[in-house]
Amino acid sequence: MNLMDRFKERARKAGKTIVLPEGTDDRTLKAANAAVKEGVFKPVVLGNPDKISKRCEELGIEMNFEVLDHLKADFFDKYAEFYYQKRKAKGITKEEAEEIMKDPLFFGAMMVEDEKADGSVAGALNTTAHTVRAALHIIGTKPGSKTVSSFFLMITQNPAFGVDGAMLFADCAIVPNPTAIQLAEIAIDTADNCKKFLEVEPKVALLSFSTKGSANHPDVDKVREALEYIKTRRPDIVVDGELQADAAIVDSVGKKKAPGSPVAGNANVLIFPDLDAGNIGYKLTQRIGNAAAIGPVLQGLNKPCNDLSRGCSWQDIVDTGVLTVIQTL
Ligand SMILES: CC(C)(COP(=O)(O)OP(=O)(O)OC[C@H]1O[C@@H](n2cnc3c(N)ncnc32)[C@H](O)[C@@H]1OP(=O)(O)O)[C@@H](O)C(=O)NCCC(=O)NCCS
Ligand SMILES: CC(=O)OP(=O)(O)O
Repeated sequence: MNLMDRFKERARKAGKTIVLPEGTDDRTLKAANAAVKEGVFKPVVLGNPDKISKRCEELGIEMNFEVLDHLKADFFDKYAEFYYQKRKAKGITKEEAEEIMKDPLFFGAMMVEDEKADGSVAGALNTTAHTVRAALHIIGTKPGSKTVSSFFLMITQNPAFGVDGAMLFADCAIVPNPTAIQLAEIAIDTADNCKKFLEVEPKVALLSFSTKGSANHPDVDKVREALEYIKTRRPDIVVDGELQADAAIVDSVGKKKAPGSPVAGNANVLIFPDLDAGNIGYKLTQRIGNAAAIGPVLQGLNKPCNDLSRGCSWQDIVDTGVLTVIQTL
């Protein structure tokens, strides 16, 4: 059984509800239909039931999932009031709170906050910034965490990498220019998610254009500082840096450039130094390397609200929904 099938098996047993706010998107409707057929989660799609029913007919799929017209929901006013109370100190008025709650992404995040859904998945139509803002404003960070970031589960074609080809890449979607402490927090959360998702000991590489002093630059200093912070805060994590990508994942190069490193050559978690590197790196691995890229799965939030790339397929939406279920376990 491959990794995704194993996740699906776990998700089936969990019986969780996932809200899919983008009911005007065909891929979302196909994903909801498939999630029900596969029994991996119970989707609640936000939108107008008549329009969605008509669109499902046109697409040749059964509307076998729940549709919620959030604009007519009994709890709409309660959610608008919650948002107003939470954001009034930031200058939001009651009228603005009502307008914002009409946005299905904000309403979906509210359903997760209110435990009407176990998690949400959106971003097929909306940008990451918009999707993440809804989660930041409504769900917020988990206790003890200051940084919301994300990871991609990358399932590569080469079983020599990571765990049978599967690795975690972070952060590829959220924090544009992390400080050393933010970089460390991204690495710690991703290491914990490696344990949760891949069920192996994480080996975390802090990536750079330098390996162990081969170059000197303030950007390299930031990575070294992050390493020291992780070692102090979480001495249990197997981590090393700064490492170039080849030294991190190719055994022979790792041995040459970073002899004695506990990570070099066999990293299963790659931490990129900034969002330029992370976003470009995952998309090249996905498109040139033919890897499956599932996510971005958000981490550091108090409850699971996940994003998608606008370039996603309906299968990616199902897979991200499945990962969202795993997050709740
Ligand atoms: C994530 C992002 C939208 C946050 O932007 P922002 O302008 O800070 O958003 P807001 O001002 O609405 O932030 C809401 C709150 O969350 C906080 N916040 C912002 N980013 C945060 C993060 N990564 N972790 C924790 N809190 C964060 C803000 O400080 C703010 O706090 P406040 O309400 O107490 O003032 C922004 O960093 C971004 O656009 N990132 C890049 C996304 C992207 O385009 N990725 C590439 C494609 S995937
Ligand atoms: C994660 C990501 O890059 O999202 P998008 O492709 O929608 O910008």
